[in-house]
Amino acid sequence: MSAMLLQCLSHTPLMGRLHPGQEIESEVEQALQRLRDSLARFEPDVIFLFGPDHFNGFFYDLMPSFCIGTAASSIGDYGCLKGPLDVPAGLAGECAQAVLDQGVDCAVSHRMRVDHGFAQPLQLLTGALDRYPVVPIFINSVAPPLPSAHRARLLGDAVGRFASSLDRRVVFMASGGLSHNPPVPSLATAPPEVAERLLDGRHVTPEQRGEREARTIEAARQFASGQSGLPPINPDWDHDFLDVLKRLDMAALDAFSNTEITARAGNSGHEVKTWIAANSAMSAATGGRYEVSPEYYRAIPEWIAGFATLQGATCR
Ligand SMILES: O=C(O)CCc1cccc(O)c1O
Ligand SMILES: [Fe+2]
Repeated sequence: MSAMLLQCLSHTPLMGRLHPGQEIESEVEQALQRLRDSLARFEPDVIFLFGPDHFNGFFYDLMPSFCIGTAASSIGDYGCLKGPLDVPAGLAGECAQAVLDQGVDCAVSHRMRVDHGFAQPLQLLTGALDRYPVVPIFINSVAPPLPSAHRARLLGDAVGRFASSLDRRVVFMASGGLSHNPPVPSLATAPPEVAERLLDGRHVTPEQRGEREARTIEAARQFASGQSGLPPINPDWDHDFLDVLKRLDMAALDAFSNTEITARAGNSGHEVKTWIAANSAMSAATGGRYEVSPEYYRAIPEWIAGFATLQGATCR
């Protein structure tokens, strides 16, 4: 019998660098500990991890909406762990074929580069990049034109159907969101040297990477002190979104338009499509027989994050 577990969490490279205060940090730590505990108890055979990228692994010279990695390596940005993930190549390839067979045209990478979007959840929840076999599934969440929430749901649905055929202990994990607006450059407005890095930033120097990270940290400092042009975190929208997931309302997920997500959840709010895909995978894999508990939410400006965790398990 297959067994399924759903775990979703925000990521933020500002964790550990800017400090929202002891109370909030220990709240977050407890929320993460609950995820860690249930993951360890579950003893997964494989994790299907839906994550975004931030112009570290995917660039405008060839930007897919979705991509499954049959091999993947973390670049180690923002001090995250660097090195290979334990990707089961055969299984990842079969997953890609199954997704294509179900009508979702997803790309494949045999050498996927991932950033903190994939590395941080693995590090936070398992202490390593290679503790468990992981199938990394990229969803373009920052580089317009973006895939729709509807397509992210169909991607998740296809992955869930594939996973349910495996007779294994499967985790659907999502890394991203909720509403947030860190400073991410846009190709339309970037000066030439920044545009070049969006087109192909695979060979930036450590100094260039350091400058970029320092800029994000400075932006977060200003955002937290209220002196920033960045749009605020939107707890109302975040709570509505979590509510839809709690109700298992897949049709409501389809109705989120990209215009609405940008306007209400911010430019990086599109990372919620990782949550949409993972929840949809859980729904498909369990035939809708699962329960969702949104376990933690707080708007944390120091981390530029509507920071949330959610778990789902099959009904007994
Ligand atoms: O380096 C970047 O491009 C953005 C870093 C970043 C900051 C806050 C929240 C996030 O989700 C995130 O990814
Ligand atoms: Fe992000």
